[in-house]
Amino acid sequence: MDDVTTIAVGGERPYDVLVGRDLPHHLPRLLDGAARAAVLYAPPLRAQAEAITRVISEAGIAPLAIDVPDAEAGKSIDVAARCWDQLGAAGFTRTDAVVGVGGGAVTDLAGFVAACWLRGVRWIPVSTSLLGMVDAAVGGKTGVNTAAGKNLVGAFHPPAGVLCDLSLLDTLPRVDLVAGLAEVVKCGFIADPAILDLIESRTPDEGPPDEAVTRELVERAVRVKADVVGADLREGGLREVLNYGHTLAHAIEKVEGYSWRHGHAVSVGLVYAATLGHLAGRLDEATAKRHSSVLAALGLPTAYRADAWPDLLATMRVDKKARGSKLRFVVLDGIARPSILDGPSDELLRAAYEEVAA
Ligand SMILES: NC(=O)c1ccc[n+]([C@@H]2O[C@H](COP(=O)([O-])OP(=O)(O)OC[C@H]3O[C@@H](n4cnc5c(N)ncnc54)[C@H](O)[C@@H]3O)[C@@H](O)[C@H]2O)c1
Ligand SMILES: O=C(O)C(=O)C[C@@H](O)[C@H](O)[C@H](O)COP(=O)(O)O
Ligand SMILES: [Zn+2]
Repeated sequence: MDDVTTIAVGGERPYDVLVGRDLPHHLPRLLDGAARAAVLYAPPLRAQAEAITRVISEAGIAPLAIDVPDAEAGKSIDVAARCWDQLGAAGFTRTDAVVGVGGGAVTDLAGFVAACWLRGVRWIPVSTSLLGMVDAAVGGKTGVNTAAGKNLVGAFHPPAGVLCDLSLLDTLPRVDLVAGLAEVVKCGFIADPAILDLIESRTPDEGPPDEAVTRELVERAVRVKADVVGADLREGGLREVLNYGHTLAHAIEKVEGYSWRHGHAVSVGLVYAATLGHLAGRLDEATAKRHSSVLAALGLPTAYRADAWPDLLATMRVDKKARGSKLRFVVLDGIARPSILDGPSDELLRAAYEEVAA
């Protein structure tokens, strides 16, 4: 019997997240009724995508392999348009489906392609990165970047199911595994402090967590996300907590021309948000400092260029949580007590940046 953990995501279109090893044989069930399935993948995941394509084909579903540029280069409206051209040429109908095989960038793109094709067809992320498994593949936020910033065009379009196949992590570069831990740490601070205890119980020279620890971290983080998105798919309120650390993170990514990994930017953004919460009188100093200590111990960055502040502030103004000319930040009132800081002054924002300015 498979050793698979099933985590249910509720809401108007419920689905399951499966966590385990060697999961592709679950795809035919999720694709039941489809005559065709597009498989979007980036070149580093070609072999894994070919394996998925074979499973789909053996189930009697016609696969359409579509290779897209790797990482953030794939998250563009031009790439999405090329995918739609291929779906059109292959005659994709509303019962057909899209499968995204890759990290968060490819699954964000695949979900967006599916959300817009015929105004919404079924899609399934087969997540291959730690960050994708714990975050991007779950929750139905899909989208692409624009010239003005990160994820500025997109749709809420929940998947039919999510495969978090831990065997795929065997080839994930260590730097990307560590980057994914930033989102896991985020979940620890906003909702599940046992995650922080588990990470802190390990010494830095133990290196990245082994598979058993990784699996526990994945399952805990997915449960945090599933609870939130099951209650608030469209970010009417509660879901904003998942954006902890992201206001600055997305600005760093844009200023860097998307050459920084999302997880690295989130790491700096978490330290910034913690400091902001502390300076605003919401968060105690020890908990704020715990952010930089746990992230640095994992080998994640906690600082960014001091001279970038004007560009970062300008970019943060198009953050999706902003309302009119007011910036809004997720901060903590304590561990697992996220809340909103509405309209902080430019002086406070600048003062918090001193903590991360290198
Ligand atoms: N939709 C959401 O809710 C959500 C949540 C978090 C992050 N995101 C998005 O996810 C993206 C970041 O995801 P990411 O960290 O996975 O980055 P990524 O998708 O860019 O992948 C990072 C690198 O790892 C490679 N890779 C992935 N899996 C691999 C494997 N098994 N073996 C070898 N190489 C592998 C990729 O090809 C890429 O080069 C960002 O665009 C971010 O905005 C979305
Ligand atoms: O799922 C969410 O909601 C999140 O905010 C999770 C984030 O980790 C993720 O990076 C997300 O893509 C950011 O969303 P955005 O709405 O700020 O683009
Ligand atoms: Zn994120």
